[in-house]
Amino acid sequence: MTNVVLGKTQYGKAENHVVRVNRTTDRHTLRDLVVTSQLRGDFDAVHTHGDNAHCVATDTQKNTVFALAQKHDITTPEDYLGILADHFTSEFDWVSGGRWAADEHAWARINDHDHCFVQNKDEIRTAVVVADGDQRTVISGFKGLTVLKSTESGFVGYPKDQYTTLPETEDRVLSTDIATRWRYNTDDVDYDAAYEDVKSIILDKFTDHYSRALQETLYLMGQAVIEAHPEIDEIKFSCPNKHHFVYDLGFCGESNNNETHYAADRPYGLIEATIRREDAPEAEAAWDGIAGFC
Ligand SMILES: O=c1[nH]c(=O)c2[nH]c(=O)[nH]c2[nH]1
Repeated sequence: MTNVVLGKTQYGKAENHVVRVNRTTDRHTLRDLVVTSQLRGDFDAVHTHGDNAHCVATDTQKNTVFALAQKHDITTPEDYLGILADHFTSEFDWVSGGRWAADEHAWARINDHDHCFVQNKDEIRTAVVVADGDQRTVISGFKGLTVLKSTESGFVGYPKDQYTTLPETEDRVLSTDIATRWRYNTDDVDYDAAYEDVKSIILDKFTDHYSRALQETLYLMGQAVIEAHPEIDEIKFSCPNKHHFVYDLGFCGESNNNETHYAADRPYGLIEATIRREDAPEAEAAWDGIAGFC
């Protein structure tokens, strides 16, 4: 038989959909999270000998996700994931760490109602807590925040070769679905407040300059976030360039001054960038398993 060795492993229950209503007063609040729990540690024998003595069942992990939501409430996704991390690493000696992740769907009050809500489809908030021994890394973010500017964007000066057909333009539509994740350098954070502020900095920055490339705009957004938030060391973006092609209406004699566009859904440019505070330590391991970012 060929000799093999077991490499990295992690396992758990993916996408537990938890909706925690806080009914402390008649004015209810709620947090709606899809939570994935994955454990790391000494699980070799489970894989190599079918010995499940250390194998905390994924079903138990699922139950724990709901039980700790009930017991501690969900104040913020990040704090709640931290509670899960602390629980699993302290309850089982052989669990040395893990990865707890959540996608949060926001709900807004209908007409300021006390207990009726409408789901906000703007963006999905994301959170990840990675535990490695006593060390905790918190990475927050969002995805699916679609933005567009109808002018103040262009793309010129790129190399031309025998395959280049793209005309230069100094006035185009720029649109993207922003997906971003940022890494904190501390866990002493008001996560909800930081989230709202980072989102508003990113949106403000999108508006405040002439964009010479989506790459430049991502860099400026990242720089602005890191400048305003000393507790954030690193931010990543993964953003499609949602092309809007000015439709050639010459066939029917209509002029088209950047007014009518064909919004192509594919292919799309895919622009990814990492912006890090100078001199901040890299933390590549914390990003392991976060798909879709460079
Ligand atoms: O902002 C852009 N960046 C690019 O890299 C690129 N490439 C392209 O064809 N259009 C654009 N736009």
